[in-house]
Amino acid sequence: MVRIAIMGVSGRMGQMLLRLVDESDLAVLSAAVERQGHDWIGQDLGSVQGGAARGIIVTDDLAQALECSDAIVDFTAPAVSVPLAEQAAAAGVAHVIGTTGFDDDDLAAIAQAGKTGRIVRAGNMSLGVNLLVKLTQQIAQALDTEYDIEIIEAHHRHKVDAPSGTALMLGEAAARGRGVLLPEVADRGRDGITGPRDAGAIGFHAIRGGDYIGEHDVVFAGPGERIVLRHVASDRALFARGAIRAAIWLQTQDVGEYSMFDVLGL
Ligand SMILES: NC(=O)C1=CN([C@@H]2O[C@H](COP(=O)(O)OP(=O)(O)OC[C@H]3O[C@@H](n4cnc5c(N)ncnc54)[C@H](O)[C@@H]3O)[C@@H](O)[C@H]2O)C=CC1
Ligand SMILES: O=C(O)C1=N[C@H](C(=O)O)C[C@H](O)C1
Repeated sequence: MVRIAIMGVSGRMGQMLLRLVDESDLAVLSAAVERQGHDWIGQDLGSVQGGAARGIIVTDDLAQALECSDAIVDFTAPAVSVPLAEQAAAAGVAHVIGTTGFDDDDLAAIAQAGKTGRIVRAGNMSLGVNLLVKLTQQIAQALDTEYDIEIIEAHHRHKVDAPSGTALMLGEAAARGRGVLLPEVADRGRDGITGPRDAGAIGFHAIRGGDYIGEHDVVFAGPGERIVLRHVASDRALFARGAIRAAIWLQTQDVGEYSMFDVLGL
């Protein structure tokens, strides 16, 4: 049994992870972590959820959580995940990072932690999205810039980062397929008199509202036809399932920063 600590246990993904770890035959919950000052700190995890006590006290003590765990699964925020990558590496605990919204410095710090620690990081942990990323690269490679690429994503009203981590993965795949660098061609959220579209641009658009879980379209708009690749997530369980699979997979890997392509063998 892989002992898994959950970061941000009261969050949307934290709660889903808890359910799936409890259902798993291969993993067991070792620690439930929340931010300092959270109402749940110091209370029994079962009791705060309105059930029977289960003997796991919600903690903000990361060192303690790492000490009793083989993996820590982390869907929180960049300011949390970046220092955690270093701490988990130092403790020899595998770190699964589902958090999105990192900047270049954050990504460099995580890559550095991956020199001594075992990390899986992915802006989307689902099989379907990772397949879509592969297809996006293939199609972008096959088409020239007569086909305009636009990425449209929709998420719930609470999401704090845009474009989504998934949209950026799709954009990077499209740029790779075209043999260009995404920062040089990305066109994020047009507004005003923008002028005609730049040839070769990769456009990003973000819808925020209600309880969308996560939807992504990649549009290749060409002369006389459009190809649209679409992924619709209708259950957060698919992200949590991927993350738990990654935590188990990391137990037999060498140090390094991996993606879900590695975990899924894509
Ligand atoms: N890679 C993927 O497949 C997916 C990634 N995400 C990403 O995961 C992140 C979290 O998303 P949600 O669960 O919707 O957010 P959320 O806001 O519901 O949950 C975040 C949780 O982290 C906790 N937290 C904050 N600071 C902490 C700290 N220092 N220590 C421990 N816990 C701390 C918060 O109190 C909260 O409970 C976002 O970046 C989102 O984009 C979400 C779904 C899938
Ligand atoms: O914040 C979310 O909810 C999600 N975030 C990830 C992203 O930024 O792509 C993955 C999924 O779409 C849900």
